[in-house]
Amino acid sequence: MLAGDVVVWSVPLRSRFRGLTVRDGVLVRGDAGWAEFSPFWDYDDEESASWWRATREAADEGWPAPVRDRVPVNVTVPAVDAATARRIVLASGGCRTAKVKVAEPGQSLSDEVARLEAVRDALGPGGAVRVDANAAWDVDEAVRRLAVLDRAAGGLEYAEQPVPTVEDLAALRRRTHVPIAADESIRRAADPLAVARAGAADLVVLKVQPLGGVRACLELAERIGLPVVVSSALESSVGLAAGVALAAALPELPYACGLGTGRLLAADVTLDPLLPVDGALPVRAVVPDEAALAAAVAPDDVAARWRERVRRVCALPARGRDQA
Ligand SMILES: O=C(O)CCC(=O)C1=CC=C[C@@H](O)[C@@H]1C(=O)O
Ligand SMILES: [Mg+2]
Repeated sequence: MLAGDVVVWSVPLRSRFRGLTVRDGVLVRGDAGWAEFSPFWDYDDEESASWWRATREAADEGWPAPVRDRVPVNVTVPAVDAATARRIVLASGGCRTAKVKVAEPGQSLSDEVARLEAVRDALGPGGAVRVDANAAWDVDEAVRRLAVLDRAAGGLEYAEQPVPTVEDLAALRRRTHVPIAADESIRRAADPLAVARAGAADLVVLKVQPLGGVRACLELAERIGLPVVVSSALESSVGLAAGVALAAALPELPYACGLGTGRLLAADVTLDPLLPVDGALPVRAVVPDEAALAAAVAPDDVAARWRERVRRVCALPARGRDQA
């Protein structure tokens, strides 16, 4: 299975996340090592071009030297019931920070309150709790909901992308004491610097694949000038290693990163996955192995879709790729 330089993987998620029950992608081997290409299927070819640049960086160049050898991470709690949330936190590998998904369609504020109370209870008073609403609220709703969720969590460390636009984030920030993190306003924005110019966030979330690689993120971090949380795009351990490389190379890393998502996958492409130990990930290379891929290799139709997608994204004119 590893004979070729391209492997397509597909694994179930332990809980539904971002509307997904399965995660899939491509692994590519280059001179510098194994790399991942795994844009979500709702990203079109143009938008996937920056993901491909990150893949080529990992495969062909590798990453800048680390300035630390471990990266503290948060446990990611999907929009699950309170008992499951508690179990996820207790089985997180010692994470002292939890990121809790909120604003899930079909759920109520009381579902969220119960989830946050359970997470706080499982973490104890010394832990940090943050929420991610994936741009679901308007400003008034966010002001109301954050007040309730802040109480339920025993204090929120921050709220990630509670509202959709840079203007909304800036307006909300003036009306809540909960610190604001920008995610979609960076990774899906034409101008990721607008957040900083508008004073719209206290910190930013950077993801290696959507933003075009580790070096592109380091440069962006410097230009934005706000604290950075590196998060995953729900990759296999090969893709997570790129996030870890970014987090390891940032001059400052004041917050736990959202790179503990290996546990959300029911299988991985290596028998030695990047999972938190004592609340942190080690900074190291990841190599897929045959034995793990036996459980993670994609069925033929999925593999064919990915090969076709890679072909299309590679065929985009360079200018189109740069603009994506
Ligand atoms: O930040 C984390 O704890 C995990 C990563 C995470 O939440 C996400 C990964 C991939 C897609 C996104 O919808 C989601 C996010 O919004 O941050
Ligand atoms: Mg987010």
